[in-house]
Amino acid sequence: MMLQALAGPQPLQPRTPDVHHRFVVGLLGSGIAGSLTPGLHEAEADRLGVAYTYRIIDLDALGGQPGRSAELVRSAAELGYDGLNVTHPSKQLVQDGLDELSPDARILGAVNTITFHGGRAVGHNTDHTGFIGGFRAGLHSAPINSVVQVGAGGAGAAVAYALLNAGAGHLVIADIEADRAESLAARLAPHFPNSEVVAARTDAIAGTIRTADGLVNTTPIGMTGHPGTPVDPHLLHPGLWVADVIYRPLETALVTAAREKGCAVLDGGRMVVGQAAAAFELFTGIPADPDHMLAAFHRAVSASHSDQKDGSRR
Ligand SMILES: NC(=O)C1=CN([C@@H]2O[C@H](COP(=O)(O)OP(=O)(O)OC[C@H]3O[C@@H](n4cnc5c(N)ncnc54)[C@H](O)[C@@H]3O)[C@@H](O)[C@H]2O)C=CC1
Ligand SMILES: O=C1C[C@@](O)(C(=O)O)C[C@@H](O)[C@@H]1O
Repeated sequence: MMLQALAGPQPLQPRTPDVHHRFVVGLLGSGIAGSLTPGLHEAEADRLGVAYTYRIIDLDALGGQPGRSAELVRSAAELGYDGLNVTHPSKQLVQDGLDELSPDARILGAVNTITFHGGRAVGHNTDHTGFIGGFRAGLHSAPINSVVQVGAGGAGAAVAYALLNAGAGHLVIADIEADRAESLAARLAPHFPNSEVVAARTDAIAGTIRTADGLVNTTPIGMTGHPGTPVDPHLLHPGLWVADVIYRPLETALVTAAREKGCAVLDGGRMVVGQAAAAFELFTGIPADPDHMLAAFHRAVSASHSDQKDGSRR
């Protein structure tokens, strides 16, 4: 399918609210059974008095074929869904099922939100707005003249785009798969001529971290099942802010090490809330309140900790 780009910079283009409509949306991806995003959307809809159902479309339960992603997008449109969120491994693959791409989703090469308004499937990316909104709320006016980012996958593309869009002067991207860092830097650099975007080997960033304003982790290292830190904690210093996009758990080993060093720290909670709030508005046309959603997120995290404790006692 030939994709059209939406004209101009991507505003969040909400639909006209319709109070009588029951919204049906879903999350397409793999390993999403425990995602907190459905609950975040439904809690915000309840608060706003909006009829809203958020379903999981789990590729694992459907035979684990990522290649079906675009077909599932078209099926959701036919079945009357209002929209979809999309996650790993489908953020690139869904693009074959779309009619249009927002300019930012096209540049960063990943779609995490699809709207089906007016018979057209349009791909957006709210991960980057979620990250930068959370960054500004959580780290306030932290400087971004020089930033080191580890990880150049789906989340990495969104974070790098967000930082450059916000005016990062010098962004170093490192990935254990060097070609990923190189292709992300090459993809983004032409769109930000006033910034320097470079790929570096993971074993060659120590010196840059020592003088950088900030460090972002967009690798899975530190999430449940992937223990450890993506960089040596000895490289952290009090003049560095540290952001981790991982939110399962919120307190990663990197976040803990950074706190101990006296760094300003941002965990992955605000990004996941920010992407959800922006997607909710795209789906419904009704603004979501990120502060209420953040409170709902923390309630859900606490509840899941209690469930785990109860489960371990049984
Ligand atoms: N807070 C939020 O809203 C979001 C958080 N995430 C989290 O971000 C993490 C990454 O997710 P995705 O980008 O979708 O995964 P991905 O698989 O697309 O990308 C991960 C990248 O990290 C690289 N990598 C792995 N180990 C590394 C290491 N030791 N050093 C350097 N690079 C390494 C991989 O080669 C890959 O390029 C996950 O933990 C996910 O849960 C993802 C999306 C949104
Ligand atoms: O990648 C992510 C995380 C997510 O999949 C979740 O499960 O919370 C929700 C997606 O919208 C987002 O882009």
